[in-house]
Amino acid sequence: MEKVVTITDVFKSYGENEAKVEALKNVSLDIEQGTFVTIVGKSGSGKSTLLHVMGGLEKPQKGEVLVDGISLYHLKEDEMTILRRRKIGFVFQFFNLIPSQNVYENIILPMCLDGRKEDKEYVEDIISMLGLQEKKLAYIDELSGGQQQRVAIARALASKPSLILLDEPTGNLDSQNSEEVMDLLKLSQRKYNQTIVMVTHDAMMANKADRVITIEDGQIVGDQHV
Ligand SMILES: Nc1ncnc2c1ncn2[C@@H]1O[C@H](COP(=O)(O)OP(=O)(O)OP(=O)(O)O)[C@@H](O)[C@H]1O
Repeated sequence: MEKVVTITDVFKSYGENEAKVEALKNVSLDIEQGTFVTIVGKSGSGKSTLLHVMGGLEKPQKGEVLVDGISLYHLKEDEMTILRRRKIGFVFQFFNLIPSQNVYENIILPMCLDGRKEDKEYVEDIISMLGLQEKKLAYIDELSGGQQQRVAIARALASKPSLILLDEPTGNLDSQNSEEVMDLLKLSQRKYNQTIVMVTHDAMMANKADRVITIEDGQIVGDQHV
């Protein structure tokens, strides 16, 4: 199967001298297309750092990160921006939605920034899959937390990225909403053969994935195919 992510011997630290923290210690990892991977581990173990490194957001001091065969940190800044927009969808805990735009406009924003026209049929399909039809023209502050989360997911899916990265996407949702979000992600994964990597501290969520990677103190200590 084709590999969407290949991480080889990645080392990432923050700070210097006494304040130095080694967040990732020579981590290597391959992720195959169409897999739903969760990353679990204690607070401070390096989960978010791994996700950020994978998404081209934090350059490691050592090692290589390939997304769809492209070496991320050898790209120029503008090439990286384009690659991120086209190949990677991000969903973070704070959804970064634009309050002055409606739901539909928020969903197609990354494509607009990229000067691309959205695939209307695909976007409509995602909107209906996420149960947002009634809210298409609503503004963000008229939505509940769960609905805002769905808009953030729709936005990440809309440009058909090869890779979707989610950092604690259900962190501020109740358990019913969290389960719904997980089910929707799985539906999308299957329907569009997307690769999903999600950081979570919730073991129940984690075990709904195809593969669970456990990080401890900057190293992968568990890699379980469910
Ligand atoms: N920008 C930064 N500057 C300095 N240290 C950082 C920075 N980002 C992360 N760290 C440190 O690197 C280590 C790994 O952090 P990371 O956020 O990857 O952990 P995590 O497993 O995602 O934690 P959590 O579950 O609490 O979000 C931690 O010790 C953290 O304090």
